Amino acid sequence: MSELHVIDISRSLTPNHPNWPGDAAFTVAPGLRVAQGDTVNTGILSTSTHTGTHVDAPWHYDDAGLRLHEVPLDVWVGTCVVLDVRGRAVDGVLPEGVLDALPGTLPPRVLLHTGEPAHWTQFPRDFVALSPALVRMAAQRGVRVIGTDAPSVDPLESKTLDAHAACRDTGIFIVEGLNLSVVPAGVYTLVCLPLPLHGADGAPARAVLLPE
Ligand SMILES: N[C@@H](CC(=O)c1ccccc1NC=O)C(=O)O
Ligand SMILES: [Zn+2]
Ligand SMILES: [Zn+2]
Repeated sequence: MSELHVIDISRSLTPNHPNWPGDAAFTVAPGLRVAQGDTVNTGILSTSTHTGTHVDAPWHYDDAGLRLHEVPLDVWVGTCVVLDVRGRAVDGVLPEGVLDALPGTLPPRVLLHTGEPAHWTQFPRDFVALSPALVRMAAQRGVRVIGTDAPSVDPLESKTLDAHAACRDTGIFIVEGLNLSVVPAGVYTLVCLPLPLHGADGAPARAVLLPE
């Protein structure tokens, strides 16, 4: 249909999509139903702002940080590189050395393929996180957005959220829960548009890649 090749890197939000432990469940409950005499079918959506493929607004991890509507949309749209970092974690955390595979100045957006599957049937507690050193190195080399196929840039049990804090300190924005399982490493245009939730700490997003 489109003259563009559009690669979907969003997670399908199926019924029972697993959520962060203790977070709100994802549901789309039936609203109106034609089969029950209503004029249309509708759904009633209930979700955490951090379900599936989503962006973090800085306010998620910094009370002085920007709310979602205050983040310019062009942050989430533009040139990116997908980097295959499968098997590169040390004690569950990616070191800054994973960026050595890329030359010099980096594109403004880097998406890290840690090896999460396309679909989660249960929450992936043992996902690969980012080291603060990796975040700082990325920022030094020109990165403005870091994306990951894991549900967070920090480990599940972290209380200090060091990678989120490094993003706060360096002005890097975060995309989490991508589906990079079918994407070859390389350079693309990222289009990752969060739901326009005014005042929010983050929002589910539809993320796609357009080949260069
Ligand atoms: N860091 C994760 C989410 C997160 O930390 C979280 C999400 C929902 C409920 C509790 C959470 N963290 C609690 O320590 C994220 O940014 O999406
Ligand atoms: Zn999040
Ligand atoms: Zn986060």
